[in-house]
Amino acid sequence: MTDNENLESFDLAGVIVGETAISDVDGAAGRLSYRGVDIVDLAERPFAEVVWLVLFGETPDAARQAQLNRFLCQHARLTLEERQVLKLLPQHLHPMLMLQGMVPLIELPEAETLGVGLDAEHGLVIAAKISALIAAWYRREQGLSPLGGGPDDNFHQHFLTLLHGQVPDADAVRILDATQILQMEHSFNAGTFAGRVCASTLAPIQSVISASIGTLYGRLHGGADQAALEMAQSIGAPEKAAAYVAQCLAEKTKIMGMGHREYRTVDPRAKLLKPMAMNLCNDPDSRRLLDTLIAVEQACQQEFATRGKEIWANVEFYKGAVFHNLGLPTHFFTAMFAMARVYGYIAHYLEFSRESRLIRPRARYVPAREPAMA
Ligand SMILES: CC(=O)SCCNC(=O)CCNC(=O)[C@H](O)C(C)(C)COP(=O)(O)OP(=O)(O)OC[C@H]1O[C@@H](n2cnc3c(N)ncnc32)[C@H](O)[C@@H]1OP(=O)(O)O
Ligand SMILES: O=C([O-])CC(=O)C(=O)O
Repeated sequence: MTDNENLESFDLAGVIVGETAISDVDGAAGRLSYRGVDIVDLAERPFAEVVWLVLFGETPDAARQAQLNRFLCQHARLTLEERQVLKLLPQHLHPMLMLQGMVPLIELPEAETLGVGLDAEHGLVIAAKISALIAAWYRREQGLSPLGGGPDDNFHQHFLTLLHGQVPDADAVRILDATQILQMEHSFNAGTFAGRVCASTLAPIQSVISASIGTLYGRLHGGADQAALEMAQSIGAPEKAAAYVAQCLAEKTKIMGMGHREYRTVDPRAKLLKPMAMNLCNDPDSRRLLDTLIAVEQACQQEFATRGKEIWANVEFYKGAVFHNLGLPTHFFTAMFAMARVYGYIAHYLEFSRESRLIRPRARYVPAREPAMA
């Protein structure tokens, strides 16, 4: 227990609240590593390898990777009961609200088969089910039934098949692998920290993941991906970007996808996602979106420079342009983020549960000046 009675921070900025061996965010240098390996290297590795590394701190051999891919594909289907519950949900519920509500309802196995411990296995089942829930929700919006099968040797190939109803080309799978690897883990971000608070009460993993997903949804955190691309769509053209930025700053409105609590230079993930987006955005519509984003970034940096400050794009800024090219609608971007970040949540759950203590800060009581009710 901290014995400094006067310690105060309303937003915990810069306050160390725990230790982790899962990832390191070096905000000054603009570097991010998972288990000591730089994400620049990890972005090119097979997805299952990075999942295993993040979860268990070891590089898996080819047999383990194949086993994990099969496991995830096999669990990426919904039971009859899960489909029935899904059908009862309001038609226009945002995919993130659907996920937050559905995760605690997922049926989890009583025995393990992977030999990694029951909590880890439950986490992986939830991760697989999230992919099936996203695909089913996407198809429901189009009046289509969820699909049950597909190739089972590559998880993202399987997911894109469930989503679009046809086996994707190898490039699409590779792009999805890299994007999901880049957003898999990020130390004590708000969503992960919310999960740690939840886990500190000894709540089970499905409650923890649900709490994290609810926290990820907000526009200052994971929801900025949808908001950033919708911003570019509503600006409409690169020539209009400077006026938009000037107006936001005059009205003290945040520009989505810009700025970060930890990075004092460009977010290393944005640095990788921008050239990926540039390679992909070839048709006139996506090119205009991307050019608008680039113009917003430049205008933002120029405006901040006139105030003697710096601002940089974060992971959310160019990611949408990549997802847009994979045929994903904007309102599914944050759910895709959750589908990747869930491995980070599981890893933190496993790490934190080993030595958990109840997280419970303190508030200063400030009585209201007027009585709340007569
Ligand atoms: C996966 C992720 O969660 S990445 C982050 C995703 N979120 C976004 O992209 C939303 C837009 N960005 C933001 O709101 C912020 O940059 C945050 C919340 C991410 C980080 O914020 P903080 O560390 O709290 O910085 P804070 O909000 O105090 O900003 C510092 C200064 O920069 C300004 N600033 C920071 N980001 C932005 C922005 N995106 N647009 C305009 N001004 C900004 C603030 O207005 C503030 O100015 P001031 O000193 O004159 O008051
Ligand atoms: O760490 C943060 O505050 C936000 C972030 O970039 C992430 O969760 O990926």
